[in-house]
Amino acid sequence: MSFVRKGERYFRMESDLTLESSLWVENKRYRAVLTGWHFRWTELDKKNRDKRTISVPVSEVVGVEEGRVEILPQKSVEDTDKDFTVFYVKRCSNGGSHGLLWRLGRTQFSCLSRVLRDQWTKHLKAALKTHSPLRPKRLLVFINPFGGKKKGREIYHSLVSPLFELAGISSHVIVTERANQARDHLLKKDLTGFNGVVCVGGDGMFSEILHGLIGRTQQEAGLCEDDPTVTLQPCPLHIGIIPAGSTDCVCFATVGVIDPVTSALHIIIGDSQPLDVCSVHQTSALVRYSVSLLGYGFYGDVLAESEKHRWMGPLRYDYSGTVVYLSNRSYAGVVQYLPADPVLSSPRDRTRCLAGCSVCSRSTERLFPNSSDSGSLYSSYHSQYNNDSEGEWVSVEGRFRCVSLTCMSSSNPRSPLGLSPSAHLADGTGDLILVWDTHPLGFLKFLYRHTSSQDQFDLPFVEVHRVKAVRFSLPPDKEEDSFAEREGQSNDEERGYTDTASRNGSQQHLAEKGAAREPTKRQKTANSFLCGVCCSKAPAVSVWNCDGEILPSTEILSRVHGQLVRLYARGIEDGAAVQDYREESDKRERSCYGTSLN
Ligand SMILES: Nc1ncnc2c1ncn2[C@@H]1O[C@H](COP(=O)(O)OP(=O)(O)OP(=O)(O)O)[C@@H](O)[C@H]1O
Repeated sequence: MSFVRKGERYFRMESDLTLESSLWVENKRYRAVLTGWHFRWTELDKKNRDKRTISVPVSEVVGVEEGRVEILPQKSVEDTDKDFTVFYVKRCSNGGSHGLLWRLGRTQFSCLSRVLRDQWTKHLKAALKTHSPLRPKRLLVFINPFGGKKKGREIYHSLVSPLFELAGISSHVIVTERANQARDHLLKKDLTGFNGVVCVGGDGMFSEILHGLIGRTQQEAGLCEDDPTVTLQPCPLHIGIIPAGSTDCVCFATVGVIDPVTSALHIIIGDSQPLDVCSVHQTSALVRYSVSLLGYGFYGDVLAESEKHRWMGPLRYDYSGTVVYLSNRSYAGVVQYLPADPVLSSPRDRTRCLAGCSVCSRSTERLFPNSSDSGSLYSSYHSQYNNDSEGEWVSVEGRFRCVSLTCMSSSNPRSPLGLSPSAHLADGTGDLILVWDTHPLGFLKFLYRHTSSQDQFDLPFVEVHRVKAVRFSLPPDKEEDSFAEREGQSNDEERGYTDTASRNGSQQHLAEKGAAREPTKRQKTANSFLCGVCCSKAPAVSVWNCDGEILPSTEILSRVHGQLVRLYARGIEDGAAVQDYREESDKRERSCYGTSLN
């Protein structure tokens, strides 16, 4: 079908939402084309030759409004009947680092007639519905007002909420009044009608949401989270992270930048990034879930030490890292692991898990064999472990500087490639990193390599294995020492190490008591671990750092659950790859449609 009107031509194809016409932007004439997947406008010179093209995937259009509309710094609408405004995702480089910043692009178009304007807005809105099925309509938002620099509320109301409004997303906002309020809400309250849950805060707040949503999903499915052999049900609600904490590692590792506007735009366009989650068990009870770092030895000690210096803010991690390094500790342990299939990928294959990762996509097919699209993913969920043959456990014993398990690269601004640069976000595996006892300079080299692009696994005392599960226990002779140490702790009323929720209440606690409080017994216990270079008796055991929480147990079993949750994200975008992809798809479309446009 094709129409000719006042010297301009626009047409619709039967099978697709296609529209083409001349449009004007600031008195310059453009040829605009909507092909269904892409909206593209090309500036024309006086001789009708192409000058410059801007191309936006329909899935990245944020909103289409009639009239000439501004959003920032304040919303204003000039209601003219031949104009419309398109808002879309615009990328900016992030000063040479890997991820790309997303900003709100805005172009005001003028048409020759109102009829044509209405055609454009109708077609663009219809294309949005067709090509972005996972866009949220209603979100449950939790803001931690004490996270990071205590700017969560301001960040949400000034940067995020206007964008949600523009995109037609309604949100129910809860500013938390206590630690674990968000988790409890998700476990108990009616969540009908919500497409996703947004957390405005740091990694601790994300962890609350993670625990709430996983717990709720298992409750509803009648599954027991305590049993490590149970295949857990993936969560039907997406999680969005608006970074506003002092540590925002999960956001960095899944988006590539720590930027509230970029994250808000990923939420709006309904990006969907599956994420593996490790469950951590002690004997027959679930202790916690982890998505980034489960670390014993150095990383556990740094966390224990840093808890004593919360008043220092983020500087406490540098300080504690130095103190712990100087204390020069190693710990005895027995590590058992269940290797993942080496044919699928390896932690040293030098690949990077970026947006559109083929290893993760293939894993989706493996984990959810009957699903043809992500929308129906959860309804056709199959037991991943029952389908896989478990394989043979491998056991190693010795003294370790650290034992770490991570089911993502755990990249962060300090270590842009992360703890395990080739780990994948959603392949159903984790990377087990064993750093055997070594001399202090060797260990320093290992740590330093995390801040550069040098291979931290290319050292004789380091091993890395891609695994499905890990067990850690103490050698029989150390169990007694550990028992004695823990006996000492168990008499403490403030058993910091034995209360997994302890950190959750820490900010309130700090606010109430002030920074100059007396050291707690928990801190004294930590002191006994880490009394620096002058320490006379080294402790027999360290503690586990589980995504920034100290675990109550030393002997644990951890299992990776493939793609247990989904984030509103798409993985780290590689700037060069995005440009190649854009040029390639533009070329393809031009060869399909270009001939009909003259
Ligand atoms: N209203 C509240 N009062 C006290 N604590 C809260 C409140 N809301 C959430 N929390 C808890 O605060 C902890 C830290 O929050 P968050 O991760 O947002 O900030 P953060 O500054 O990055 O924290 P940290 O530096 O401890 O990692 C979370 O574990 C969360 O459970």
